[in-house]
Formats: sequence, structure tokens, C-alpha cells
Amino acid sequence: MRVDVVTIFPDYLAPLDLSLVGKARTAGLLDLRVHDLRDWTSDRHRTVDDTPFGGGAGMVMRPDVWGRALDDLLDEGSHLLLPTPSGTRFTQRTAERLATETHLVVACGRYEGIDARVAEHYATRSGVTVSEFSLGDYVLNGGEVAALVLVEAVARLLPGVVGNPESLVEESHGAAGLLEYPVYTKPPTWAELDVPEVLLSGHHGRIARWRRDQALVRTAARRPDLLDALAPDQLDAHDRAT
Ligand SMILES: Nc1cc(-c2ccc3ccn(Cc4ccc(CN5CCCCC5)cc4)c3c2)n[nH]1
Repeated sequence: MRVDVVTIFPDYLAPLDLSLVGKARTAGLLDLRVHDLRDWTSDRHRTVDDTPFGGGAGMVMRPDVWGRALDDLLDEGSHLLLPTPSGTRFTQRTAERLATETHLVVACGRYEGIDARVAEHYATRSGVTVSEFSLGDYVLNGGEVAALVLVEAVARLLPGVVGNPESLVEESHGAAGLLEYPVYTKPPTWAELDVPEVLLSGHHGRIARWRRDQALVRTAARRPDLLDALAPDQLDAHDRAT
């Protein structure tokens, strides 16, 4: 998979050279390229923004500069991703879908956002998909943090990136649609707190049941919306009694 990230703060994406994503890049599983939007400016001051039509606070990023950058980077089959507070919610399902694609281009806005015609224009470009997405209901200063989240969430799903693919199956927000169960390791007692007995029993059936119950209790307490979203057949009689 190739991922191009365009930003006026390329150093913000430096953490992607580390650890998991770094390994994926070295292993040739992920071809990640970070670009400075100012490389596509044409004036001495390398201007990327201007005042908003209709008034309002702050500045807006110019469509012409973005247009030159995206014309260079987008191809047949590219998916243009635009982080924005007004986008559709980025979830694990989004990451799973994006992990099957061949080319992602992430356009990181700053100031008050990118001129709306950029998304509009490329949505009409044949062979190009455009998605505006939000990380959550809070306002960041730009799209770079969202780009870091997106690249990590997608890269770890690429075959061969995560050592133990099993650890991708039993995921929080995974197929079961429930939050994850609590995890424990040695020592068996710490700060006068014991690891739940069942986990030391070696009884795999009881352990699996205990973990599912924990996931249900946690989901009901912290994210009842996820429970409501579950299809009826996803909860068995025991679950309902929990
Ligand atoms: N999930 C999430 C993604 C982002 C995100 C993503 C991309 C950019 C680019 C710029 N910003 C900063 C920003 C965006 C919006 C406003 C308010 N808005 C401006 C236009 C007129 C109405 C009011 C203020 C500042 C971004 C923020 N934040 N949170």
C-alpha cells in the first residue's frame, strides 16, 4: 500500500518512522511518503492560505495550491482522505476498509480548513474516491494528528505488519462489537490486588466465558450505544442474563 500525506508541518508525521509503521515501511509493506504542501506554492512567501469569503475568523487554505499538489499525487484508484471535524466518524470498520485499498492520499488541513471546492472537485475525478472523516467530536488544530491515527490504524491491519495476526482478531471494537475485556500478567498479586482466579484455572471455556462477560459488563457501563448497535443474534441467552 502506498500512502501520501500532504501537510505544512511534515515533521509532525515523523513518529511514523518509528516502531510498527517504521517496520512496515522497511519491510516494504507500506510505502509512506510525507510531502510539504508549500512545495506546490508559486509565490516568494510560499502562501497557502487567504481570508475567508463571507467573513469570519481565521484563514482558509487555498484551493489552487492544494489542486497542484493533489493533481501530482492522485491517480486512478486513489482514495483522497480529508480529516475534518465535520466528517463521518473514523472507526475500526473504516480502518478495515481502507486497509484493502492500494493508494491513500491524506490532505492535512490547518487554519480553519481547506476550501470546500477541493473535496468537491476531486469527488468528480473518475477513479478517485473522496472521504471527509472526523476522529471524534472535538476540534484539533489541524489534520496531522488525524493522519497519524489513520496511518497507524490502517498499517497495523496490513498482512505481515503485526507479528501475531491473532492479536488483531480479538480486538476492542472488533467483530464482536464489544469493548475489550481486562488483561493481567505477572505478578499474580500486586498492590494487594489478585488476578481473577478463573484466569489461573487453565479452564479455557470458563476463561472465554469470563472474558465475554467482562466485555459485556464494560460495554454496558461505558458504551451502551455499542450494545444497542449489536444485531440480536450477536447476544446469546447467557449474554442477556449477564
Ligand atoms: N476530529 C477532528 C478533526 C479535526 C480537524 C481536521 C482538520 C483540520 C483543519 C483545520 N482544523 C482546525 C479547525 C477546524 C474547524 C474549525 C471550526 N470551523 C472552521 C470553519 C468555519 C466553522 C468553524 C476550527 C479549527 C482541523 C481540525 N479536528 N477534530
